[in-house]
Amino acid sequence: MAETLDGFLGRWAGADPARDAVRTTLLALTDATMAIAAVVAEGPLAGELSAVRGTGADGYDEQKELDVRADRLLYDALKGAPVAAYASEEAELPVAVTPGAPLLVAVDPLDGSSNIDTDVTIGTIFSVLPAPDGVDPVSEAAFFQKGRAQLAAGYVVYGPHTALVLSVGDGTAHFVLDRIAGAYRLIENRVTIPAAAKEFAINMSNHRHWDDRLRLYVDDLLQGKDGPREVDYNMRWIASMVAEAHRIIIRGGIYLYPADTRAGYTQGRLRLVYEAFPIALLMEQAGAAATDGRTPILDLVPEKLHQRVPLIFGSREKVDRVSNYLTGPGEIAERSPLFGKRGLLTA
Ligand SMILES: O=P(O)(O)OC[C@H]1O[C@](O)(COP(=O)(O)O)[C@@H](O)[C@@H]1O
Ligand SMILES: [Mg+2]
Ligand SMILES: [Mg+2]
Repeated sequence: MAETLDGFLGRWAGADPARDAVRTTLLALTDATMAIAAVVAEGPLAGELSAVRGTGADGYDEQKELDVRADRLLYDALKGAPVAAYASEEAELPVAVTPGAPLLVAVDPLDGSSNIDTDVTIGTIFSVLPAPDGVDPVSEAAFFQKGRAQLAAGYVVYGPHTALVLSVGDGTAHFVLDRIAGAYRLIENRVTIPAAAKEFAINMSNHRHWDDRLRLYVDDLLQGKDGPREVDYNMRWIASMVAEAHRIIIRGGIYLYPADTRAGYTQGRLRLVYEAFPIALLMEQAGAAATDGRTPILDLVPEKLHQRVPLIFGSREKVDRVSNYLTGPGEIAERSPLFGKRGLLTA
C-alpha cells in the first residue's frame, strides 16, 4: 500500500518542532477536505449546495451554501492546530484560532462554485504562512507577506476521484484519497510538469475585453498550424481554476485569467493570497511557472487580503512566451497593429 499523507509528513517533519507544526496543520486541513469530499459526493442529497447565501467580501461573487459549509469545516478542523489566524475567501477579515500559535492559514474553501450543481470538478485551495513578528496575527496586515514566505500550500480536487496536491517547499507531491482507509495516499513524490504543452485554458468569451497584447497571443494560438506558432493547440475551460491546475500538474499546459476591462476585473478575477499564491508555489515546485504577466506571482506582496491578480500559470516555456507577448518588444512589435509597422493582417 502506498504511503499515507501522515507517514509522508512525519518523515519530512522528523523531530523539528517548526515542521511538526506545519504537519499538524496540514493534517487538520486535509481532514476537513475529506469531510468536504463526502458532502460533494452526496450532491443534492446533502441539501441545496448551490443555494445563494450571500455575497463575497468585495460584493462581486455570490456565496453559495457549499462555500459556507466548506469554510466552516475548515475553520472547525483547525481548532487545536498551531494556527493563530484563519483567513478565508468567505470572510472579510481573518479570525482568531489559537492565540500565540506560530502559523497563519489562508483558504479558498471551495473553488469553482459555479460548478457545484453541475457535478463538475471543484476544489479547496490552502496556504500556510508563518505568523509574522511584531504584527497582530489576527489582522489583514499579517497576511501581507511575499508568496515565497509560504511554508506549505496545496489543493484538493473533488473529481471522479479526490486528489490532493501539496508542497512543503521541497517539490510538489500528489496524493489520492483512499476513502476506505480515510487517508490520502502518495501517488507521486515529486511531480514534474512538462516544459512545453499544446493545451491552453482561458475564458474565450472575454476576448473583446482583453488588452491587445493578450488578444494577439491567443489569436496566434487559435491560428494553429497556419499561424506564427505553426502548431495546432487544444483548448479547455472548466471554470474551476483548481481543476485546470490539476490537469496542468498531470500533463502540462497553460491557464490564463488576465485582467480585462469589465467592472471588477481590472485586476483579473483570482485572489492573490489564497488562490494565486498556493497554486504558484505548487507550479514552481513542480518545475513550472506562475506570473501576473510581469512579475513571478511568488514575488508579489499583497496590499489587501482579498486582492485580485491577473494569473497565468503552467508549463514554463508557455508562461515565458506569453510574458514575452505582454511585456517584450521583439516579435510583438513586428507583428502587432498597435505596436509595429507590419500589422496583424499583413503578418
Ligand atoms: O466564470 P469565469 O469568469 O469563467 O470564472 C471562472 C473562474 O472563477 C473561479 O471559479 C473563481 O473561484 P471561486 O469559485 O472560488 O470564486 C475560478 O476557479 C475559475 O477559473
Ligand atoms: Mg476560487
Ligand atoms: Mg471560492
